[in-house]
Amino acid sequence: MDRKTFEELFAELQHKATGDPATSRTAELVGKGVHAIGKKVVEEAAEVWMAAEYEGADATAEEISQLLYHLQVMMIARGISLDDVYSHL
Ligand SMILES: N=c1c2ncn([C@@H]3O[C@H](COP(=O)(O)OP(=O)(O)OP(=O)(O)O)[C@@H](O)[C@H]3O)c2ncn1[C@@H]1O[C@H](COP(=O)(O)O)[C@@H](O)[C@H]1O
Repeated sequence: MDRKTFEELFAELQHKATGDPATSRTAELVGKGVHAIGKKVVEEAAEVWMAAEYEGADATAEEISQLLYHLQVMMIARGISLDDVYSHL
């Protein structure tokens, strides 16, 4: 399995965002913009909720990973850094 931390994924996505939308989901989403990314954030958040209520821990963890991915894509689209977010934690 291709494991990575939250910080490692963010660094990878920053690089991918300026890549080819035909081969990078991240570049495709950033190109579509905040409105399209926002819809994915809401969709993935709902999937986390449903998985937590009706599915197992593994399925829920997978949905959470997809939510975290889309939140990072939103951060990159809006030029928000990890430190910008961490400063509020
Ligand atoms: N971690 C992720 C990741 N999590 C979720 N997703 C995307 O989110 C989708 C999951 O959402 P859905 O279940 O709604 O899938 P879907 O219905 O096909 O999505 P839609 O096309 O309908 O929006 C997946 O199919 C991926 O496209 C991710 N896409 C990429 N990454 C990682 O991001 C990095 C860069 O990826 P690329 O930009 O594609 O190179 C790599 O390390 C990837 O592993």
